[in-house]
Amino acid sequence: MTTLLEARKVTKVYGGGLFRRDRTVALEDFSLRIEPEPPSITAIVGESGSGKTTLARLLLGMTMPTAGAILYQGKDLRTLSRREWRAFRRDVQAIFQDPYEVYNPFYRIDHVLHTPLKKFGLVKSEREAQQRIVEALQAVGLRPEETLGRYPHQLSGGQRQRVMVARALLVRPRLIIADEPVSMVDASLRATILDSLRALTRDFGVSLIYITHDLITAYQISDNIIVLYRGSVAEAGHAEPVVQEPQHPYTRLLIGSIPLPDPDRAWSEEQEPSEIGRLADASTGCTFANRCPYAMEMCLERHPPLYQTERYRVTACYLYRESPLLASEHLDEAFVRPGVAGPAVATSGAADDSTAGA
Ligand SMILES: Nc1ncnc2c1ncn2[C@@H]1O[C@H](COP(=O)(O)OP(=O)(O)OP(=O)(O)O)[C@@H](O)[C@H]1O
Repeated sequence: MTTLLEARKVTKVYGGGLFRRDRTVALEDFSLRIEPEPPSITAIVGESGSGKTTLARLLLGMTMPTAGAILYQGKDLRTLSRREWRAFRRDVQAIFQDPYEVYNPFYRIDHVLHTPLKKFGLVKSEREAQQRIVEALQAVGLRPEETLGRYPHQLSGGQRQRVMVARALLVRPRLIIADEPVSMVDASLRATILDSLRALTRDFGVSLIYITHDLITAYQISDNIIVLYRGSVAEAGHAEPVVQEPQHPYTRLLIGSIPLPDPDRAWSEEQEPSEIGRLADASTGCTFANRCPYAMEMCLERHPPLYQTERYRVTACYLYRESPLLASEHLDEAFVRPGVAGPAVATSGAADDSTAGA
């Protein structure tokens, strides 16, 4: 079974040459494989500037990596033929944070929805197109009669966002990459949209990469979570333990910033970095050291590798250096595969190398 989409040891650097000081490493040595079966939901979580949008753009072929490669069905995006590129465009759909940019203000909403159906030859008649569009709009909680015939500026930001989700549903892709797809809608609609995305995985076998700064929705919707910090994986694995018992000091901080009425939480606010952490300059050692209350000497020397702390999770932190290493390109070996392994085994304790990749 060929991997549907893969990021293989991808690094993206913006600005300057490799040796310039003004360059930004937006993503470093990142690997991820999305298999065609079983359909899965993977959340990429991180604060502003952690590299989430850069990753989405790379996976969609909108920008090319500085090092490493993005592969669609085993082939580097840079070498796809026209026909393969077309298949890629259909199989991998995007939903963006600010959908206004992707609308042409002179066309009615209908145009946005008809175009992919026509482009990919998905319907045989106008009547079938209309029916598919109505179903897709209803699936995201929009009333077709109040949406069709309107121009983009006549809809709210949240409505435009939902039209984008409906558009992605219409094409029936194999993977949707959704960058903050619910950032502009209120809580009740958020649940509707997340439900429709989840239904897509369940009913149509579409996988989802859900990119967000919001750990709670990531937890609600995903099988596995990747926590990014300044372009590197801080922690990853089965969503439940990552959120319920975070290991990396940065994940703990993210969880702590969620306003939950729990007086027992030890990390309700950002703690001061350790004495050693204060000395860190983030360009050589661990990128989180200058904010980390547990930073040690070794954290200033080299960015930590991934330690497989449990069967279904990895943490890039020297606090867990007793655990076995997992090479970054095998990150997904620490992922729960829906329908293959359940939560009961996911929190079972120390890593067992013999089962990795099962
Ligand atoms: N085109 C660009 N040119 C230069 N630097 C860039 C460019 N795009 C992103 N960056 C930088 O790369 C880093 C990662 O940015 P990115 O937009 O991927 O983060 P993000 O996690 O999506 O943030 P947000 O949640 O605010 O959208 C940031 O430091 C950003 O300033």
